[in-house]
Amino acid sequence: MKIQLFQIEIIEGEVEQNESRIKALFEENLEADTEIVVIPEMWNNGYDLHHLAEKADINLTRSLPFIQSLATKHHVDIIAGSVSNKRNDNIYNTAFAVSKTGKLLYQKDKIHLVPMLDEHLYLTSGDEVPEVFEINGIKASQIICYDLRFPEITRYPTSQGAKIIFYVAQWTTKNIDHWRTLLKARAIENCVYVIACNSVGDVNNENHVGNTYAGHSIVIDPNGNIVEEAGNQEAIITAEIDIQKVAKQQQNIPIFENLRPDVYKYAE
Ligand SMILES: NC(=O)CCC(=O)C(=O)O
Repeated sequence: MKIQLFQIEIIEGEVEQNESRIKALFEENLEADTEIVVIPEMWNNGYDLHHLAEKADINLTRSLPFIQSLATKHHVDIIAGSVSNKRNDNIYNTAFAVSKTGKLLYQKDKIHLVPMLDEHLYLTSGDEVPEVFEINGIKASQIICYDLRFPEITRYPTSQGAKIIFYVAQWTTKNIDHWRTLLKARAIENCVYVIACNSVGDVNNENHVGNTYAGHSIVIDPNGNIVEEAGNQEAIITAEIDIQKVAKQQQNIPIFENLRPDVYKYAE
């Protein structure tokens, strides 16, 4: 199965420009037999946090039809990253996915808001764990950036049978080693495919001058091997994955048969 990741710079606060860019990538770079396309976190406004009160989408009324039109026109499933999204007077970082026929397959808000980008000062956190949904006939789930640091967030959908975990991100260069290491760990500890799409470009937040978004979008197989990886510039990754590898790896290392939730605890 062929998957493409669009690793792009998100222009902060410029929804129309970001939409035009994404639309052009589908027109010009989508390969004929690609089944799933993945785009990064917060692709509508980026981290233009000061202006999200006016600029965030409202209940996906703009972003969803935009992505649905791309999915149906190009007949491809889309892991639609995430967008700033207002609901009931709160602004969330909302991930969603759409099928080739334009059906909304999944929608969830980011749970842990990233203090290193001041996200927690402007957005409201979600309180529902990512669940499994089916995309192109495969059980999968979708997780947003900083939520990668909390292994429980990935464990729930993988313990429910997800074979691919998609991560959508605007992860920064300062912690690029964490990005690669944690993604590899999530693939290995769950014996699943990890497919992670990041952005590139400057962090235009006055408290974080000089930092950049790291790129290094990556596809990792259930044994922790890197299938494809981008550098730190705009790029399109095209990867072939063999979903049978998940069952084989889970037979070789039967993590889910050996789980002991009766023993696991947190300190109070
Ligand atoms: N957008 C994010 O959640 C960034 C997370 C990040 O860079 C990190 O180091 O964690």
